[in-house]
Amino acid sequence: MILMKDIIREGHPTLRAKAKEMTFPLSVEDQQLCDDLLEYIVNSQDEELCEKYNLRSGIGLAAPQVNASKRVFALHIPDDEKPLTNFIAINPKIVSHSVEKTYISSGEGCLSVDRDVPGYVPRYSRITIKAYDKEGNEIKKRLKGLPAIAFQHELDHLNGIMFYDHIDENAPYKDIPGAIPFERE
Ligand SMILES: CC(C)(C)[C@H](NC(=O)Nc1cc(F)cc(F)c1)C(=O)N(CC(=O)NO)CC1CCCC1
Ligand SMILES: [Zn+2]
Repeated sequence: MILMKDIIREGHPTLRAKAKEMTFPLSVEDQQLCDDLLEYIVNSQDEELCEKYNLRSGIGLAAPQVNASKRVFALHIPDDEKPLTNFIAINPKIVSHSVEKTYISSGEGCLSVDRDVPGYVPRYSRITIKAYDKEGNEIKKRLKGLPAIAFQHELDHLNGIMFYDHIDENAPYKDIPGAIPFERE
């Protein structure tokens, strides 16, 4: 199982690399990688396991964050108006998106960043995505809200982009024209 020690932190070059596409059929180790990413996220949302293994609770994890420069990430967002659970996205793409933007009003964080970086991170409010599952079947989904934000955050990791790359450091809370904030409870 993935533990915090396996999650690389900012400064590690793999977080700035462009990850490689996965090929089908997946090798046994690639299948294991997909399962491990999802297992971490699900484990990290379990109070006991979180405590027992000292995990930082998360909703998404991308392969580069465990030093595997491959185009796959996992999302598990159970308590959402439209839950997105046990989701493994292989070779993911955004095929279309709203003009409208959103941002998490309290800003973003990252399992690979051990510090607070204040500021709004602009994201598309709604996206249509394409990805493949472990069996190589094509998945198409329309996402909004936190699932849409998280998908964009994880896709950035596959392209070596960190959330704070999107923050205007001279005006971190600059208004994002037309954007509708995502209010965390
Ligand atoms: C880094 C951490 C703060 C743990 C973050 N969790 C998170 O944002 N949870 C959250 C946000 C909400 F808006 C409402 C809510 F109910 C729970 C997270 O898992 N990630 C995953 C990560 O680092 N992937 O690489 C960062 C998030 C930033 C935007 C979405 C994912
Ligand atoms: Zn992250």
